[in-house]
Amino acid sequence: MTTVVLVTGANSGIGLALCERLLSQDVDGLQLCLACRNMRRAQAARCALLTSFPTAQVALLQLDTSSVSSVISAAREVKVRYNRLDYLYLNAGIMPNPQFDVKAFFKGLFSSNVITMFATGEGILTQKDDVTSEGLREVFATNLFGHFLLIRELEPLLCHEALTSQVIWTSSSNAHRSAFNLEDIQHFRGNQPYSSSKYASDLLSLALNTRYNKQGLYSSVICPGFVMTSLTYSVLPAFPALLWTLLMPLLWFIRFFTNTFTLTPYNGAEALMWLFGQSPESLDPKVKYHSLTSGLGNNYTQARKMDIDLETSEALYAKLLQLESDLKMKLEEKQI
Ligand SMILES: NC(=O)C1=CN([C@@H]2O[C@H](COP(=O)(O)OP(=O)(O)OC[C@H]3O[C@@H](n4cnc5c(N)ncnc54)[C@H](OP(=O)(O)O)[C@@H]3O)[C@@H](O)[C@H]2O)C=CC1
Ligand SMILES: CC(C)CCC[C@@H](C)[C@H]1CC[C@H]2C3=C(CC[C@]12C)[C@@]1(C)CCC(=O)[C@@H](C)[C@@H]1CC3
Repeated sequence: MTTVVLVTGANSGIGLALCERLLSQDVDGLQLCLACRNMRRAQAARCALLTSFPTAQVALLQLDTSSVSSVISAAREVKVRYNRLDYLYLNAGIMPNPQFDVKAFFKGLFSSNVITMFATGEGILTQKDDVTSEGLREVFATNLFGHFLLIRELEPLLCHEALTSQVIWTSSSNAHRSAFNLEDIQHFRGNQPYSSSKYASDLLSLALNTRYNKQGLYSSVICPGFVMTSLTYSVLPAFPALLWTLLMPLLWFIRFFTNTFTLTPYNGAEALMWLFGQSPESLDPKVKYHSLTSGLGNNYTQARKMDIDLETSEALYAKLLQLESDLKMKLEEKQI
């Protein structure tokens, strides 16, 4: 029996590195499905994977997690292609229009908070969010709600008697309770939609475990650390890629003080790989698994308790269900 793995946002960065690492561990026992928004980049990713692993089974799926209709039709297609799903990696994510607070950064450099600032980006980053054509906040829709809907639609493939499945979220150490508001789950009012969406994914993972463990579905969250990808390059748009490359020795040096500077997508995928090898029943639903890299370049995974509680996770789940039903109703009305 082969293991069926679906990865969202698999055409670049951490998602693509995860696919490479999974295939280098076991080419023949895997059926990989790359669920991507940009199909041109998805084709390129598939070609690159097949060049390194010519016998691999790598399929593509069109999926835009920010769009309810795209998620529903992608899930329909998955149900036609597969009769079960063993791993669902919810990795697609955006941090649009980041605003880097240079003053706060330099102030932070000379404060006792400097390590936390480098590990979490706390206090130095905000974003300007947009609204999707379906009326949702873009960051919320992309990072959280589309994935929630995908799990709900794929329930028959994920919940099987006598078989377990794992849902694994690429969250972040930038997820802060202070950025999240239960009365404004889409973050219409603040300027930290990224942090809010990641905190919401931590809460949702807990709620999923409460609901679905009995049906064999287990959910976990990871943080890949600070990884150089298109997402992080956009934080300093004035810095060309070459400048980042020149800064690498400095970044490697900072790694001696904070092992959260994983820097490469390969290293960032460490906790995603570690979870692949775990029996899901042994995992703690209230911890986040962090990819870490030591000063000497060794990768490892560390579990750290999250600042989440059951009551808030249940309240968020109820709100997501309500939003799902409202949006599906709107979609049906449109189709009539
Ligand atoms: N880099 C870092 O330091 C950290 C990253 N993370 C998280 O890691 C995850 C991967 O990001 P990373 O690899 O860094 O960045 P990348 O920008 O390289 O990857 C993001 C991926 O998400 C996809 N994506 C974006 N929007 C959508 C959408 N609407 N529908 C489907 N796919 C979409 C992108 O595809 P497309 O080609 O279509 O744009 C791309 O494949 C994200 O969730 C991010 O929040 C967490 C902590 C730190
Ligand atoms: C010496 C360097 C030129 C300084 C770089 C400063 C900042 C641009 C980075 C320092 C810590 C980084 C960071 C992130 C973005 C870039 C920094 C602020 C994240 C917020 C990216 C997204 C995440 O999910 C977090 C885990 C990252 C935390 C660290």
